[in-house]
Amino acid sequence: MNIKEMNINQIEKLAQEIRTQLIDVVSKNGGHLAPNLGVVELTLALHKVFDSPKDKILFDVGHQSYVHKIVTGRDKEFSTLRTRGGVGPFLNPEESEHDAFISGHAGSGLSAASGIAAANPDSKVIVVVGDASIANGTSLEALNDIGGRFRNLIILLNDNEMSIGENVGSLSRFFSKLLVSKTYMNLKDEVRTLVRKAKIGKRVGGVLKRAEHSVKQFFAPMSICEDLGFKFLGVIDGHDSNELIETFEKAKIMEGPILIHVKTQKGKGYSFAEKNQEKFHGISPFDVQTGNVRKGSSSYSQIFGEKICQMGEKDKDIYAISAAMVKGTGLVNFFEKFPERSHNVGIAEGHAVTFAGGLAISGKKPYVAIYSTFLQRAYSQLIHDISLQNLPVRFIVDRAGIVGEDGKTHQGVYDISYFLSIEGFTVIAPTTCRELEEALEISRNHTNGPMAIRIPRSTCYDIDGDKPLEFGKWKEMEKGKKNLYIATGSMLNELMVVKDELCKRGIGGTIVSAAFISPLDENYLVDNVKNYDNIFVLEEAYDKNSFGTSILEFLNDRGLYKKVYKISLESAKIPHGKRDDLLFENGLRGSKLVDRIEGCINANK
Ligand SMILES: Cc1ncc(C[n+]2csc(CCOP(=O)(O)OP(=O)(O)O)c2C)c(N)n1
Ligand SMILES: CC(=O)[C@@H](O)[C@H](O)COP(=O)(O)O
Ligand SMILES: [Mg+2]
Repeated sequence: MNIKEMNINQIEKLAQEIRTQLIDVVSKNGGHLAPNLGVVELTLALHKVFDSPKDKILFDVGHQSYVHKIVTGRDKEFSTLRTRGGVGPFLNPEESEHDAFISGHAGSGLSAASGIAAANPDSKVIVVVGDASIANGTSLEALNDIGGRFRNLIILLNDNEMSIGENVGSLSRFFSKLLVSKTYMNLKDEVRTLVRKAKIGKRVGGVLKRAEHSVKQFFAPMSICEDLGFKFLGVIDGHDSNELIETFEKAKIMEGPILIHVKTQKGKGYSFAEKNQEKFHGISPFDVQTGNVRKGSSSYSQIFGEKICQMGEKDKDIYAISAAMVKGTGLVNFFEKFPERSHNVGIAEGHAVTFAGGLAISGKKPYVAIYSTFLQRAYSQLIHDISLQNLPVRFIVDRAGIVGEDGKTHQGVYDISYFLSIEGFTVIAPTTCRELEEALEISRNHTNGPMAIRIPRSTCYDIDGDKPLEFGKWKEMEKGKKNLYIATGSMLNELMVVKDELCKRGIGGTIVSAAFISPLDENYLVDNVKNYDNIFVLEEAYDKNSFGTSILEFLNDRGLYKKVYKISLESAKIPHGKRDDLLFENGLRGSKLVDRIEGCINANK
């Protein structure tokens, strides 16, 4: 039955069925469970009142758009969520006409929605924004622009008092204050009614008006919204379908921009997610009965987290900075042990970078741990605030390479390209866990400019008897003829796995472990490339302005004309699916990697 024809009982029943479906599918495929459990009633009420796709419904980040997907024609395929070719993790206009704009990064919702509102004056445009994402710099720029304009725009502040973990910052405190505004609304209405009904002398009316004024002063935060040019409705119970529908009906006939403050509970309806909202924000497959996730081996993020704690113990100048990803980047222990040297700046990557610049210029040793995809947001700060002053800020670029199920908005495929385009960065992609620890040791006393250490979203890999990492030096792991394989980061492991197959096919060669992407090991190249017919450069990154490109340019500049094959990602738009499958599909793993290398050699014969 169409949701528009449902009565409140039917909607409430549907909400429960959808909750069961969410828990079932996410327990199998992994995904953003708690955010979606929190917006079930809210999303159903939106679709009851508004007419998608004529009216445009957007979700900032879009990690909470599963219910929207289910009620807009993707119910049957929902079991394929986040799998290759299946329903995607975020909003995607290529997936459905009901997805008004792509999403995945926090803070783009308000800007996109206001643009859509400007272009579609006959449609209502509704954008759902979380209490953490609304404090993002881009959101604030948009709010500044939206206030007092965009009559068809409705902003739904989904306030669950959580980011992925604890929500931080003064704006988050401001929104908590707004919670009192329900009392304020009632009070204000009562005072207004009194003034209207009283029909009494000016004097009493004046007193009541002043009373209204002081109530307003007392509950100032809400009045600020009105002063900023937004009609304010709230605070609404985000799990009360009746109240939601009534409010949305009201908003539908009002002139905007309207800000509706909805209070929801992250994880609502699944006890484990209600109790541990951070764990269930984004979770890998789990057991529905116990809420337990299968324990895996250590990740590179964990190794970073352990090492930075050891280093922070000895070196009191070490600071750790996170942009709302404390757990994901492995920084939980450091934040607990050294709160005075830990800064979670919220979803504010640009600010995180420049803040670290401020620490570095004051002689501190900042470590900024940010996912590769989110650091894209701070490209300008990397240039203007870090590179131009050659500041020794250390960047731990997490989730570098293919991340998997989070898909094209989250793949960390651009960081090598952007770091190599900025002057002065040392760029390291450790090939093993031990090299990550060694790179971190090197970084501690590296004062000659900024440094980026990129780590993949994968479990640890180590090689017995591997030689220690030296600044700017590559290592030969295997000696062979004709072909020179230079592998950085995660690609060393991929190469080692297929080396026997390469030999079997008669295309074995020398294998070089190249953690240093910049500076290149120029001496190694000059001394060795002449001995080989083919040079293969392997990296889990986008092909343009890549490690391979920089080797190619270097050899060309030196007149060392060799055939260099870039074994990298030919497209940066990598869809969602399992990381290993995507590596395979893109010719960076297993037999596809071997075929690709063989194909390069055959094509050049
Ligand atoms: C630019 C950017 N930085 C970081 C993230 C990672 N991230 C995804 S959701 C999220 C928290 C969002 O909190 P909120 O907006 O309150 O939504 P909720 O999950 O609580 O519904 C973060 C930090 C992101 N998607 N985009
Ligand atoms: C929606 C979002 O941006 C994050 O929740 C992200 O999905 C986290 O990724 P990890 O699971 O790799 O930490
Ligand atoms: Mg939130």
